[in-house]
Amino acid sequence: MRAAELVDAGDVRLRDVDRPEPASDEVLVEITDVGICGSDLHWYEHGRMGDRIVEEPLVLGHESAGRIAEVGSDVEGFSSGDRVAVEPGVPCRRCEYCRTGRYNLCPDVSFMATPGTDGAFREYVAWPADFVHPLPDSVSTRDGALCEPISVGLQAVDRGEVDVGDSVLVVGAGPIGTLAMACARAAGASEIAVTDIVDSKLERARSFGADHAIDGRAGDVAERVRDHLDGGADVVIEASGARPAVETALDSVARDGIVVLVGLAPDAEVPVSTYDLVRGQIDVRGSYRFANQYDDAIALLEDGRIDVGALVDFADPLSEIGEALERASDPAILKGMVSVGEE
Ligand SMILES: NC(=O)c1ccc[n+]([C@@H]2O[C@H](COP(=O)([O-])OP(=O)(O)OC[C@H]3O[C@@H](n4cnc5c(N)ncnc54)[C@H](O)[C@@H]3O)[C@@H](O)[C@H]2O)c1
Ligand SMILES: C[C@@H](O)[C@H](N)C(=O)O
Repeated sequence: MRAAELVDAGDVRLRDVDRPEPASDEVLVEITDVGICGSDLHWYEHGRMGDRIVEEPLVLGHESAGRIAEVGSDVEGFSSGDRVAVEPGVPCRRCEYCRTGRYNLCPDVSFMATPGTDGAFREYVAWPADFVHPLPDSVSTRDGALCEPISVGLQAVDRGEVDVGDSVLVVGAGPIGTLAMACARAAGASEIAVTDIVDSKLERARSFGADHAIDGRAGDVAERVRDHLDGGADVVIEASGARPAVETALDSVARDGIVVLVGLAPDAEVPVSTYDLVRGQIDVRGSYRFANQYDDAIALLEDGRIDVGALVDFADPLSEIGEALERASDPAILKGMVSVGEE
């Protein structure tokens, strides 16, 4: 089968490799669609993430869906041809976090497209059947692949305890911020503001349903948030990882509000006034990946409550993976995808 392997920074090669055999508890998925995530671009551009370095060829891509091609001997409930979304992180299932349903925090998780665990820019993936989710007829595999970033949005909204009538500020209108916004709306948020520093992202946020799209380059964002959202946002979801954006998030929350940090910024240390946090009774929380969110993501797609297709700017074939990764690096692109098997 063909697999796109990252061999060095900026160097991804299409190679013929052995097709995997599913273990008894696995299914073999013929991959059809894979989203390109910012972390794929980071690995591609730098060949490393913090202290994790790509030393062996690594297949990128962790937002994937496809069709069942083979079923392991102990697996029940799947048949060849079933269309499925593949959840990319398989935890140990034994630790305290796994046993209490918080498997996103498992220290021994194998997560696709990180050193040691190949991702989905390849024709077939053998994957544990309990981390593979059937798609209803009305949900395409292209949309199903994007259950992954939707799940990140759902986790953020859960962490923010977004409820009916809440006002929400989303900082950063990339795919994660945009989907977090859609998930917040689905959870009942009544008024949503979004801020970004790229015009096209602000326009896309508006067309995706933001009530207020605030240009982060033009003056005091927090003040404008307070004007629009009656004194501040009940919940702020930071989805950029940029230092000034984190400051905006902390400054824009209403009293008794919750700030959810989703953006990953290894070097974004920001000064925090603990005095303001205490007096405002503010919760600041991290939100990491997702746990048990895929079923809800699929339900939102099935109900038509998230038009995830509107996020997608292009879908290139696997044979053009290098060009696809380059195209996706353009800041105006919201979501690029790779179609596997369609040449
Ligand atoms: N916590 C998690 O589990 C998790 C999962 C996926 C992604 N992430 C992280 O979430 C962040 C968002 O992911 P993405 O794929 O949407 O990234 P992205 O880079 O596509 O989007 C980030 C957006 O933030 C905007 N931005 C930059 N500086 C800003 C500022 N000062 N004010 C307002 N907006 C600003 C950018 O213009 C861009 O539109 C990244 O840091 C990513 O690493 C975290
Ligand atoms: C969760 C996933 O989308 C994220 N990019 C990560 O690697 O953690």
